[in-house]
Amino acid sequence: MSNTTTTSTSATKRPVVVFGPSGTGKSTLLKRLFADYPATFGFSISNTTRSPRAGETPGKDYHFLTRPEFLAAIDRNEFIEHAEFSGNMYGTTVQAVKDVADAGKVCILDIDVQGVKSVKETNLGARFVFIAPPSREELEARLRGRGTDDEKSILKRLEAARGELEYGDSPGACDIKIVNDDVGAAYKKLVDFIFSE
Ligand SMILES: Nc1ncnc2c1ncn2[C@@H]1O[C@H](COP(=O)(O)OP(=O)(O)OP(=O)(O)O)[C@@H](O)[C@H]1O
Repeated sequence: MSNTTTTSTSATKRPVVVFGPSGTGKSTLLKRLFADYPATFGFSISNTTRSPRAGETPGKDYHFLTRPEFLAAIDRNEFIEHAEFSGNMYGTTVQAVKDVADAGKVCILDIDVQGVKSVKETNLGARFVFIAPPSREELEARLRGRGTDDEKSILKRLEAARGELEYGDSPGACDIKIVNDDVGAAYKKLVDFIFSE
């Protein structure tokens, strides 16, 4: 499908894209949002080439595609983002985001800068929220404090943060920049923004 021939997203269900460096607190804020408003928001269902695991339902947990199908969808420019992990391909299509709006929910996308740029080339009509850390030092402290990454991964994330912060502050990159200093205050800003239309 091309971006111009698909059904348009309802104006009241514009997707919200949340981006910012790893460790700024995107998951923390979104977890709270989904807990407080379970019926309002949704995540898109990803596509993958990996096999379904026991208990997984196609079209609910993932859209399961063969590798040739996945590659053809890439060629048709259907993906907002895609990547390969451990020999399997994963990605989010424009249609998967529209499906969330069609189900009456606001789709929340937690994606990287490459994905943000890609969403801007679609007709999804998304709004963009840049979550920034109070400082580089604090970002490093949070990545270490989280305890989920080894030293190599932390340094890689901090290196990537440089470009992500630069992009977030560039003109037109986002509709709102939220500095996640006090988490309660940041959450309130996020909720106020999301419900502001
Ligand atoms: N305002 C805050 N003050 C202090 N610590 C915070 C704040 N917000 C989040 N944290 C903590 O910082 C760490 C990183 O947060 P989180 O995992 O939500 O980041 P993320 O942006 O989702 O990262 P990734 O992109 O890697 O998924 C977590 O340990 C979280 O508890």
